[in-house]
Amino acid sequence: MSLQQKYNDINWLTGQFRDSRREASYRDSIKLRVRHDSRLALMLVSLIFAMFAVTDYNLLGHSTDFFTLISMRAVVVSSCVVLALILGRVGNFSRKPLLHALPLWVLAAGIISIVPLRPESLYTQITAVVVAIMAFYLLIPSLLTIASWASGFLSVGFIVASVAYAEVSVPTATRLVLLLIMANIVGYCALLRLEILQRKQFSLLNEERDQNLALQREVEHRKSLEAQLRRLAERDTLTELDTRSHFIKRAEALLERALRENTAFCLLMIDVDHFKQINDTWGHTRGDEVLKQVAKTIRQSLRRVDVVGRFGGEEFIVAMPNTHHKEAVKLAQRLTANVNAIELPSPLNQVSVSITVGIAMKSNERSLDLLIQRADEMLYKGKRNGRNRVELAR
Ligand SMILES: Nc1nc2c(ncn2[C@@H]2O[C@H](COP(=O)(O)OP(=O)(O)OP(=O)(O)O)[C@@H](O)[C@H]2O)c(=O)[nH]1
Repeated sequence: MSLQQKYNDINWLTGQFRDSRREASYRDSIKLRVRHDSRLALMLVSLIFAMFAVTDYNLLGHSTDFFTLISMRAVVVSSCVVLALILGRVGNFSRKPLLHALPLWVLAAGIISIVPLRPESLYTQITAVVVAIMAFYLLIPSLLTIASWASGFLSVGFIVASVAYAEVSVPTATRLVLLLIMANIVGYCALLRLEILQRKQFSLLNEERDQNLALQREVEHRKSLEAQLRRLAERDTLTELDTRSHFIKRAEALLERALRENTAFCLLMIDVDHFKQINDTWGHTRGDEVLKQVAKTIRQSLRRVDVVGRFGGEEFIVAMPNTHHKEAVKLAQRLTANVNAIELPSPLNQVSVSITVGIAMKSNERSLDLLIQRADEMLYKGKRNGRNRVELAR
């Protein structure tokens, strides 16, 4: 038996989950309904019990017996109504089983006590007892154990009272015992079946809810993986700038818009000077530190509208929408100055970092590939001309 099956296992005799935590959670789930239904059923049963006062009057008239009987009915009915009201407010089925049992015992005691008061109407009372047993099992929502104890008390009490006060013969008493045993068996089996079915339904609903939850968690996990993958595809892990492919996508959109709206557009290719030397002297890890600092300086030196990407290795690329070549040159010069001013932490503080920038503008080339090619040519022109400078394509 798997753990789940063990958890959902139901006792075939009591109709309850064998696992006490499972049973408690089931009862907790039905507490509102049980409270409401118990209150309603108790009120109804009390009303019917009270209505029998009419038959009492028909039989006994204005007699002392009638007043004794009516007083007893009033006590039973008012106790049941009070208990029904208390149940409606505080009767948590799982925590107060005794409170749920009490109205049944009061009703049973009331029914039994009619026998000594009206022994002549025993046969009508037998019918009432059978109906009451059925009501205990099927109408008043309670636990099978509570219902069966109360019905047992009613049956035994009624038989004892019948023998003691109605002077029934042995064969009649035997028939009565058999009849009440039968009523109890029918009621018990019906409620047992109901309890088991309800718990099975509860287990199925819970299983479905658990599966839905697991599915929801899986969907969320996949979504977060997707977001992670997207971030990885779009963000360069070392510099946190756009990756080359993501940059191209964004730059193409910007260029397209600039062409459509006939606005200025410039492209910058940036390369760190003598970076191989930095790597060779300080090692790759420190070289990475320098790249990170340069990338951060580039990002901070530019405007929010400019799109910056890592083109590869120690090469960066910038798309500048709405930017004329003069402005682009000014921005690039500010950039080189800011990179020159980078203060690296010890021991890299002896390294002086510089970049060379090549600029191409939309008016010369109208496709991103050609703009990149042109800016690259300007970059290598800048390298040839001594590095740490800006070259603009004319
Ligand atoms: N630390 C580090 N080094 C890198 C990375 N990508 C590329 N490089 C190194 O960058 C160096 C680029 O060297 P070169 O292309 O010869 O250029 P350079 O030394 O910068 O010389 P110029 O560009 O001519 O000024 C190579 O040594 C690459 O190994 C990286 O992600 N981290």
